[in-house]
Amino acid sequence: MNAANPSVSTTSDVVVSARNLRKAYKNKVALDDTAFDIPTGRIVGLIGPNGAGKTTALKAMLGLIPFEGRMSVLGRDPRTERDELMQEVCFIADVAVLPRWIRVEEAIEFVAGVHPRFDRARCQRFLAGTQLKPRMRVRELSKGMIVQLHLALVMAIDARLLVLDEPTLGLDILYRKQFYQRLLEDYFDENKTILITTHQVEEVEHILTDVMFIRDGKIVLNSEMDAVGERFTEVLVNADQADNARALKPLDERSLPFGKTVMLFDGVPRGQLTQLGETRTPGLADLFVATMKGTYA
Ligand SMILES: Nc1ncnc2c1ncn2[C@@H]1O[C@H](COP(=O)(O)OP(=O)(O)OP(=O)(O)O)[C@@H](O)[C@H]1O
Repeated sequence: MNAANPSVSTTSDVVVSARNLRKAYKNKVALDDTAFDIPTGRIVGLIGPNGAGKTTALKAMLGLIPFEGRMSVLGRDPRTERDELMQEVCFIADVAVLPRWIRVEEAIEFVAGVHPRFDRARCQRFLAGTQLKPRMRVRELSKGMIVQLHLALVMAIDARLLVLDEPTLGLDILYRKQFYQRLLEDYFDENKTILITTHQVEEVEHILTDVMFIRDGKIVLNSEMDAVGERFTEVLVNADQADNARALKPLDERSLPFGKTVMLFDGVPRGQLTQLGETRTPGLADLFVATMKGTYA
């Protein structure tokens, strides 16, 4: 416990702890009295619709914007201890900025020179799976290749907290899959924590250990992925069971051909649902759509 921040968690097994977090822009409340903890050694997906407050939450953690409330990142307050924090945190913004004139090899030299935890060999391993060559200049690269370079540079930094804001925007599906696989196999270990925001939920769900849904500046679901599977069930309901199923108050339902309906239940024991039809654990995308219903109403 930290005397100045009585209720945020500053123990070493919690990487990020936020309480009463609030950020208001001129006409918009982007974070609305929200709270969450992110433990060490997790891969957390921060998922939300456009404008939900994801980037704002990340910027607050990284000390890039002023905000109200309490926040501890690796035991530090990002507003007053940003420089120290940046020694241990690595951040990939959704807009990768690299000077157009720089060569790939020069970019590597530059990061090696400024970052003590940069591992050149690891960076080169990441680049080996791309078409990037050491002598190429950024202005000769396609958009996706620039992102590949940026990711290789950042993933070669041994940081305790890696923050990825839409890391695979503009990348083709082959590279996206490879990137997430590498992130899991080559980067992640139990001492590191990765926080990812993305709209491509299906691509990350298999690597996440935890998920947070954010809506209108509030965390509306914060759960381990295993617990999601225990709490939520999707049922392919037969037509003759539809009324019985509705009586159990599904979170959402959608029709399929031949009179079948898929219903999503929260907290109803699976044993009770099997008599209504085939049951399965919902994908994160379906759970997200059900939870966010009415967002654009
Ligand atoms: N600099 C700013 N000035 C004014 N309003 C802002 C500013 N930055 C963000 N906002 C507003 O705050 C809200 C949250 O924005 P934020 O960028 O955090 O959303 P997001 O969840 O990252 O969205 P997206 O998925 O579209 O990237 C939005 O309504 C946005 O218009």
